[in-house]
Amino acid sequence: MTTFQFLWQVTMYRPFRYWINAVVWTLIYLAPIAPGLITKQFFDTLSGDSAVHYGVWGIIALLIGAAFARIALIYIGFITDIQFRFRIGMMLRRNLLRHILKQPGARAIPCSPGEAISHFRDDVDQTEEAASWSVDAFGMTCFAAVSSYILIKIDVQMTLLVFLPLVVVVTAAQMATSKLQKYRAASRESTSRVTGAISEMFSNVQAIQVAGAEERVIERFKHFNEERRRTMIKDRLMGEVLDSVFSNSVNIGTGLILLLAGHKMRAGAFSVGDFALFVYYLTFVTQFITNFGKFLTYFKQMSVALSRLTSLIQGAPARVLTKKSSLQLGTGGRSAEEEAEEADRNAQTAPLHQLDVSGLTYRFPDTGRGIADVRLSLKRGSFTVVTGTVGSGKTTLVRTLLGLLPKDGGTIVWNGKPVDDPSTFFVPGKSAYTAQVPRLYSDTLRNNILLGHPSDAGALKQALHAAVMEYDIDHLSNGLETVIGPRGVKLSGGQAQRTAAARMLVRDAELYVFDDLSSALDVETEQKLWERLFHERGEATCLVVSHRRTALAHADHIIVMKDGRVETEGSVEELLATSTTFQELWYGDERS
Ligand SMILES: Nc1ncnc2c1ncn2[C@@H]1O[C@H](COP(=O)(O)OP(=O)(O)OP(=O)(O)O)[C@@H](O)[C@H]1O
Repeated sequence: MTTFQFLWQVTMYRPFRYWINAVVWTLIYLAPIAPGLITKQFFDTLSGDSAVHYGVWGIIALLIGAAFARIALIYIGFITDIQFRFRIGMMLRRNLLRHILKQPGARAIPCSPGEAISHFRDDVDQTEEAASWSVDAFGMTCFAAVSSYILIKIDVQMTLLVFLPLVVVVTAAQMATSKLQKYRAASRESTSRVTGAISEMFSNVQAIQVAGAEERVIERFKHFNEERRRTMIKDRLMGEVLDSVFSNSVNIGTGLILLLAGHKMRAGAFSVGDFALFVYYLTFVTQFITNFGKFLTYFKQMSVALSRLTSLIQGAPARVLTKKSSLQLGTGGRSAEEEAEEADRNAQTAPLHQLDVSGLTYRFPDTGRGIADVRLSLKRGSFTVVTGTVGSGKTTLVRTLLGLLPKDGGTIVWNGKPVDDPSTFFVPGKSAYTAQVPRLYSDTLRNNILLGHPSDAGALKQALHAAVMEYDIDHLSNGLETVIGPRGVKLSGGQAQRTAAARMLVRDAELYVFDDLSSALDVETEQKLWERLFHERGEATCLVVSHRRTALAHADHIIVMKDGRVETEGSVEELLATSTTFQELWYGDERS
């Protein structure tokens, strides 16, 4: 999609609002034509050159009337602009978010969360800005056309002699703004390096002292400071030069008019009113050139924003960004397509009777490792453990099954119906998942477990019991209301794992998937955890990744992975009799 097509699609999101906005802003830009003509009339009346006589007070009343009309138009213009531009921002952010949330977890965004947030904020803002300024560019061009017509009719020679050099000066200065932007970007970057260095120094005071690296750190800081000084001076100097060109261009223009108009006025070919009109329009023509340049800058920035936004959607067509859909959140805001997807998913929500996976394959693009041709079958209420040596593909298997990694091949069949998009299918209601490294937030323990789930005291109590958390809650300073710090730093590794388990268990699901849930637990707690899970899971089906004997001992069925493939499967007894890999895992656990 070209930048122009993108701009068109964005503005046509709500065509009616766009055109209303365009009409109002064109009127705002055309409005100064009237006071210009009234001012001309005023001076011509004073000098007796006017054929029409409104009287001085009449003209003053007209001027005040024109000013109030413009104020009213500007007031309406801000309303129409806000109504239009914020919708564009919301539409882009909604479509981006929707697309990202539909991606498999590990591939949702191709950059750091911080960078993604800056794309959401800055790139969307820049697109919004360009769309909004397209209206101004149109209005200003209308003003330039009408005012040029009036001025040329008064005096072609004067118009060309005064405005052409001015257009050249302001256009040249406007073009130099791209240089200014380069300097500005450099100064921002150097400032962020300085602040980054300060924050690094503060957070690593001890490490710096222990390594005796004070001087080197200060040298580095001085270097960043010096770089910042240079880029800042360039930025400021360029900014001031451009400002002075823009603010003085009207004065230069007025001087030119005075120089040229003098003898024409003496000859009677140019009235005082004409002079006033030229000077009055001069301001707006200069503004027109500056603002048109601004629009071109925003347009260029939008082209960069478009390429950044498309990189964020990772190869999906750019029309994903401008797809027309309602901005409302919740069910009311869903498009027909989304409703259909939801209905299709619900049709498959019936209790899990059997889940069949065959040929499941996923290779990490950078290492080429992963899983290949995995086959498994889970029956309702079964307790299946996936085991294997380190790096054998256990985590990759469950993540690919749940759609957190995009499968390269294979089929997943839920109750006999193929699952087309596992990432949107395997969500609470159907499945719940605890990752190897639990993700916790700086909030209370209760909120970390519920994460917005409707609070049902009974279900919460049951989940806490199954996750063996009652002892911990009794011993935390504020029980469930204890704030657990950023990423849950105030909890031990085992507590964090069980908090994640409770979070999973509080949600009713047909299929529970645990990835190495008990790696940080002591033997006694682990024993309790598996026993409780095993007995309290009701009819739910469990898929557990573990190499621990306590988990393996509960399994109805065990799948042994090796080098990304299923090496063998069976019960504990069968595998102990036939599989060397399994024997090593089983007896190795005893030794550890
Ligand atoms: N993000 C990644 N990028 C590239 N390769 C990866 C990535 N994650 C895992 N792998 C590779 O894929 C293979 C399977 O890894 P996986 O994490 O599934 O193994 P695992 O059996 O769960 O190991 P562990 O018991 O240590 O959790 C390994 O060879 C690993 O090096």
